[in-house]
Amino acid sequence: MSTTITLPSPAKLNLFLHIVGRRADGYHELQTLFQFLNYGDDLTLTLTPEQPGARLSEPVTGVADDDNLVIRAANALARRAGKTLPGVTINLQKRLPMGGGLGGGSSNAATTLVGLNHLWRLNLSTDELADIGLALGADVPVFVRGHAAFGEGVGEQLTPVTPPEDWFVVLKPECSINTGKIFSEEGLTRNTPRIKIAPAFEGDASRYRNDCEDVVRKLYPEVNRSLDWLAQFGPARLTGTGACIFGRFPTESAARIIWESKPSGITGFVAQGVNISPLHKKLTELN
Ligand SMILES: C[C@@](CO)(OP(=O)(O)O)[C@H](O)COP(=O)(O)OP(=O)(O)OC[C@H]1O[C@@H](n2ccc(N)nc2=O)[C@H](O)[C@@H]1O
Ligand SMILES: Nc1ncnc2c1ncn2[C@@H]1O[C@H](COP(=O)(O)OP(=O)(O)O)[C@@H](O)[C@H]1O
Repeated sequence: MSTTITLPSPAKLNLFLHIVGRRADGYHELQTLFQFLNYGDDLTLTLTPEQPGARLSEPVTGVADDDNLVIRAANALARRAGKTLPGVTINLQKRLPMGGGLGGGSSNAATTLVGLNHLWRLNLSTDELADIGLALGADVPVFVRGHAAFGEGVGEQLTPVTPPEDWFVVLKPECSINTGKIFSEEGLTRNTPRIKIAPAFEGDASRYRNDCEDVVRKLYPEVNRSLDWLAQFGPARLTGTGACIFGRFPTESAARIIWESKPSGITGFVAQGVNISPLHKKLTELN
């Protein structure tokens, strides 16, 4: 078996995000629809039998290596394996904006868990990897499992679903949003009625909301303006707690026309929503 592997670490969108309650520990109970994008970061994992431990080949600006979810995931997996393992050097090619609601850090953690399970030949089950991932962040399990899903609880109770694989214009307004701040806002909607999955995805997900959107629009004028601009062309919504927003289009060319006309100075990308994670597609090709 090769001792080096390059794997995708895709973004996710929350096609909708409903807040349906609050747990005793203060965490919010969600109902959300996760879909992956065919766009994201790449991780190259290289085994280094002569040098034990996990390290990054280059640091990520603004994140100490020991706090990086890639290193935390590798260390958590090694602890669970409970045996001496070859070291690993991880090169992270970052494309996703950090703290944008696209789940980049969580996806990086999941790709590390799945990739190292393969390279270290640990044979841990998907359930075990998702369990290790949940301790690192609520969004890690969906990336480990690799199928678009209706998420409940804090997003870890997952039911696979197959929403349409539409195209998206994703924009990153020039602000960064702290998830904890949004969840602690007094004006946040926390009592959206629970929906059932079976009928929910037969129809158009555009009738569902992101319950963080009103609060984020009020606090961040840049997001408010970008949402108003994108909404001229079709349904536009916030992903996670922002700051990224997305507009949905039936074809790539329709999405690209809007992308080309975006206001100057705003960054982002065009990508397709996919129900099987690019990570899992790549692993299937390798096996
Ligand atoms: C909102 C979502 C939706 O996919 O995505 P992002 O916007 O982060 O991508 C996730 O549930 C984000 O989950 P996770 O990544 O674990 O959240 P963290 O940043 O660790 O949460 C920061 C803080 O927000 C609050 N928090 C978070 C999640 C939740 N369901 N209820 C909460 O009340 C908690 O106070 C927590 O300490
Ligand atoms: N490998 C990583 N990539 C991105 N962020 C990371 C990483 N490791 C740790 N973090 C931290 O996690 C936070 C959340 O990042 P990210 O998952 O990209 O955003 P979000 O949860 O909003 O989708 C970042 O602000 C950063 O401090």
